[in-house]
Amino acid sequence: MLPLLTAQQIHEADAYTISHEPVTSVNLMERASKAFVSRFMQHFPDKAQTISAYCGSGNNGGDGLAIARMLNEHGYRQLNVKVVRFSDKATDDFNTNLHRFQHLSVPLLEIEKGGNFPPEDSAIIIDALLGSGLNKPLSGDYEQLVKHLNQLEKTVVAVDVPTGLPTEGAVSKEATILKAKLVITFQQPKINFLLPESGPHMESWEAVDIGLDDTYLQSLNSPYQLIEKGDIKTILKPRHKFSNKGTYGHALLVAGQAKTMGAALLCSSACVYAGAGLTTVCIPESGLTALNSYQAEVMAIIREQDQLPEIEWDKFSVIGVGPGLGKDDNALALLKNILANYHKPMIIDADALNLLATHQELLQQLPKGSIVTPHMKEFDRLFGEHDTWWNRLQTLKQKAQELQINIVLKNDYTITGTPDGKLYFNSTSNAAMASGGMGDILTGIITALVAQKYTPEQACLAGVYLHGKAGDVLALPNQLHVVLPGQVAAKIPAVIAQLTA
Ligand SMILES: NC(=O)C1=CN([C@@H]2O[C@H](COP(=O)(O)OP(=O)(O)OC[C@H]3O[C@@H](n4cnc5c(N)ncnc54)[C@H](OP(=O)(O)O)[C@@H]3O)[C@@H](O)[C@H]2O)[C@@H](O)CC1
Ligand SMILES: Nc1ncnc2c1ncn2[C@@H]1O[C@H](COP(=O)(O)OP(=O)(O)O)[C@@H](O)[C@H]1O
Ligand SMILES: [K+]
Repeated sequence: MLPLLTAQQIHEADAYTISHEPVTSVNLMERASKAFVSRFMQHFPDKAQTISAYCGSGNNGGDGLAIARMLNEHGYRQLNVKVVRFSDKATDDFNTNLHRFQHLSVPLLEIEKGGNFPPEDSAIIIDALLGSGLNKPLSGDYEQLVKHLNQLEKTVVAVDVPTGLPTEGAVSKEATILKAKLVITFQQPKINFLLPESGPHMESWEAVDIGLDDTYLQSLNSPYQLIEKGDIKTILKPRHKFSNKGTYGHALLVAGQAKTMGAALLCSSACVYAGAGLTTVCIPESGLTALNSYQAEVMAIIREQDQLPEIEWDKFSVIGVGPGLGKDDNALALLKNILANYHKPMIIDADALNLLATHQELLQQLPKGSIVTPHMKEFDRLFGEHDTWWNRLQTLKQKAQELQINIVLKNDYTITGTPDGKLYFNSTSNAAMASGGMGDILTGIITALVAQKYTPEQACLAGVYLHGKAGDVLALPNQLHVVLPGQVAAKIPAVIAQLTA
């Protein structure tokens, strides 16, 4: 798990590493710049490319100068540096790097306050104006320069953070931010890189290790964590030789209506592929033929219009409710019936979430440890409108604690909020998965994992990871634009096999 730190914490981690490793501040900058350069050279190996490095007079600018010096040493010859003197202050490490630069034959130009901007002929811009030290929105000269650079539409590679993007906290829609094609960031992605508002300002990011003290990073006990492959490998359990279907639980899914039966088929099918010992789905009779031909392994409980089905509650290790269920009075009566009779953690998705949104009192009846899986709109219907993702994140944290449930906020980097106030960002999945029914698959997977006695928290983290990984394995090698939910479900066993090998 990679702790995601705020700018202030990163600053403290820098200081701790400097005094405890020990390493001088300027040598830590040297290390960071070296890590940047090595990644930059993988992306831009052509040494004849024209490059301009724009440097502020803080430590981000210090990095920019060190990076330009190193690229020159590596034989990049079409290189120039523009030092921006919009502030009267300069950090010591910036000054040291400026001094180290001065004997080089690389052109260096200073841009003064209120001055005109020089013409820009380079194809690549290295953005080392401002980094994690940003403490207010850009204005004045900085804003003018960034607007000017943005309209040039060059290939911008940002050092650590795109200039003007706050590392955490709300991102204003009006903010001026230097648009990066690639951000090579130090040690860890910044929290805002994982939220949709960064989308218009950066195409991709890559984190490079600069050797900050790991024990110290972990000791900060950040509420924000990035889930990595190793975490999921630790969670997943092997299957035992003398096990049988009873070992892996009996999942019940309550889903589907005449016109949205596909959702019931998809989630119950995913539940089978994700390894539930037995899967039963509660559907209207109109879906039975489709169920039996789509996924023969799934059993059915038929529910009649206006009549609650007979359910032997004790038979089921877990219940998942909602995909394609509808929001009518029958669906509401069914949900209330489940909440009144079933007292183990359950999974609530889709229409059942919308019913909870309109009948908020039911939220309090969710058994502790239950899992809700809203996408952004469902989340806001449940917990109120949010105008920024940062605010939504804070509500997510607060509601998961208050209701003692797990909230899986589906997104590119899906975020799971847990009852202990942690927020786990997922690192798999891709845009080819933006296709109707994909959420139903996730519900089936998480339900299957709870059936197999994973804790609700483990089921969320592993379920979201496996779901996204299956989508990645299917889409990324051939750059597919779309993968279908059913394909994702069928890929789950292979993905689990890879992780448990
Ligand atoms: N040893 C280390 O610590 C390491 C650090 N590293 C590098 O340091 C970077 C952070 O450097 P930094 O803290 O010097 O801040 P930086 O982003 O250069 O900004 C400079 C100053 O600008 C100002 N300012 C803020 N907002 C503003 C605005 N809107 N408009 C105008 N001015 C504004 C503000 O000063 P103020 O004006 O508030 O006094 C701020 O202090 C980090 O991203 C990484 O690249 C790596 O080398 C690894 C080792
Ligand atoms: N652009 C994207 N990048 C990564 N994952 C995505 C993207 N779009 C959708 N997904 C994933 O696909 C699923 C969609 O869920 P949801 O919106 O509930 O779909 P549906 O309601 O159609 O079943 C979520 O798990 C989400 O994380
Ligand atoms: K920058």
